Amino acid sequence: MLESYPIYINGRWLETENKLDVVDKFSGEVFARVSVSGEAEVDAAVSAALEAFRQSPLPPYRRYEILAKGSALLAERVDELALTITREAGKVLKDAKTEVLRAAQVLQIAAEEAKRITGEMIPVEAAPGAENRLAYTVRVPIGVVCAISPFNFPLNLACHKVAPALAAGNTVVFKPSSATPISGINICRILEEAGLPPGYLNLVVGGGNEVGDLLLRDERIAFYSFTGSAKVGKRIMATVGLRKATMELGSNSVTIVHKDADLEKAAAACSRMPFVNAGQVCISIQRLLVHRDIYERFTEMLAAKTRELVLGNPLDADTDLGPMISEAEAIRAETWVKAALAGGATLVSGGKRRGALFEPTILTNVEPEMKVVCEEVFAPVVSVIPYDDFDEAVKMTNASKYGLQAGVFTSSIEIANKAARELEVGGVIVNDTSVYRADQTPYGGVKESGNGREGPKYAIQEMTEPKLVVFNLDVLS
Ligand SMILES: NC(=O)C1=CN([C@@H]2O[C@H](COP(=O)(O)OP(=O)(O)OC[C@H]3O[C@@H](n4cnc5c(N)ncnc54)[C@H](O)[C@@H]3O)[C@@H](O)[C@H]2O)C=CC1
Ligand SMILES: O=C(O)[C@H](O)CS(=O)(=O)O
Repeated sequence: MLESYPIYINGRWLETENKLDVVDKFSGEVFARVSVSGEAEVDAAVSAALEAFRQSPLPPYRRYEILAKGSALLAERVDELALTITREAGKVLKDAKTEVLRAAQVLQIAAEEAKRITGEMIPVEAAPGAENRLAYTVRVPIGVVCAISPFNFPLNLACHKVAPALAAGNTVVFKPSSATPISGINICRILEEAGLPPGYLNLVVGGGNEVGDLLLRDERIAFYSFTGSAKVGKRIMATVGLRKATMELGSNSVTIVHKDADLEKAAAACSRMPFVNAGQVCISIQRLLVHRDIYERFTEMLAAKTRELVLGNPLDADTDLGPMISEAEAIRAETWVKAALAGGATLVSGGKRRGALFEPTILTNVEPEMKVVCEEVFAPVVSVIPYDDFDEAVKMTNASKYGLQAGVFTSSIEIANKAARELEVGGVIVNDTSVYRADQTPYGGVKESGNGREGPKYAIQEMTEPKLVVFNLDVLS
């Protein structure tokens, strides 16, 4: 008997006629069925969120208590929540556990931020004629937030949207990826158990073109918090008009290894990070730029370490990377690698596919116009590219249409500073890879990597409006 999961609207768990199968991404077995939302359910979810927002805003201390309790519940249930992530997303169990613990952190940080939302004093009296005025801003919640999340971090990226939205005093309609809906359902269950009253968080499930589109067209929604592909991000921006949105989109991130770097440390990090979650991480190292003086040696070190990685069942303790989200996605990655090889690239390791399992793959002799270089590969594939001087590495990084994060390994403060100043990305990580992220940091990109920032403190800024208040003290006195 398959486990059946309902949707969640106005504090009620609802079964619908239409069901979605959830597949174990390693075995291919259908292990659960989830109710799909139609037009009526989307309408009811938005109505419930709007009603809760207008009728009974939660005071900050209650938001704190609920999110902090939610954080504790996540941490207590790490094993069961991680198992769900492994089954529905194919992520190796040890990384799935890390994801759950990070999600607990996100809720805790958001809880703390709920108590610190402030406006500012405005020195209006500095303007001639305004000597007897007093002005300040208060940050007010924006209204109903629509959270739309991708498959690759189904719990943590959902928490990065839902937790700051609630912390800011908003209410939420949440649509998880259809490939990984159960982690989204789990976060609703946990927040309900933590004391979140009906209507504040509502969950709808369904395809992007159906349920997603209904959400985009509902004018009662004030804000869209989206993580996913640039293609869908552009569509959202084109549809929502003047309403606000943050877009966390894709990338073909660079990590640079300069000639003065600690090569052992750089090789250890760069041999694992392009392959975490089978490369399905938006800040994954896709282009590894290596100074020509150390290029051959570094590529050999990288290849030797990469060959030690274990590809297989994500439930096994010694597996380093599991399946991609679907066989279709693995076939797409394989096609891109084959096209690069046909165009003159060299296969250093990997390259083979078995179903949705794709070997950790290193390419050299690639060209800028190859898809594995200029598009987001979102697969366990890294291209190692030589450069002669650091300016060239900066130029290659900035030639991308994306700009999410970049890493640079160097022992030179001058090079590190140049990277920090000149790389056109949302974050520069010195002596670590582009994949570094701590959940309290501002996180987001430039160019086609999106707009706005996540990280609870920064997401709360995005999801609140500064309302100006001016007192004319002449009249009051
Ligand atoms: N910058 C960041 O923080 C991150 C970005 N990503 C990006 O996400 C992508 C991979 O995730 P996917 O789930 O395949 O992305 P996707 O863009 O296909 O889907 C993301 C979400 O959007 C929904 N959606 C699809 N079409 C829609 C529409 N017309 N209207 C409204 N919603 C719609 C999907 O159902 C899903 O919930 C990659 O491009 C990756 O780089 C992933 C994680 C983090
Ligand atoms: O880069 C991504 O895909 C996500 O932002 C990963 S993480 O922040 O959850 O590590």
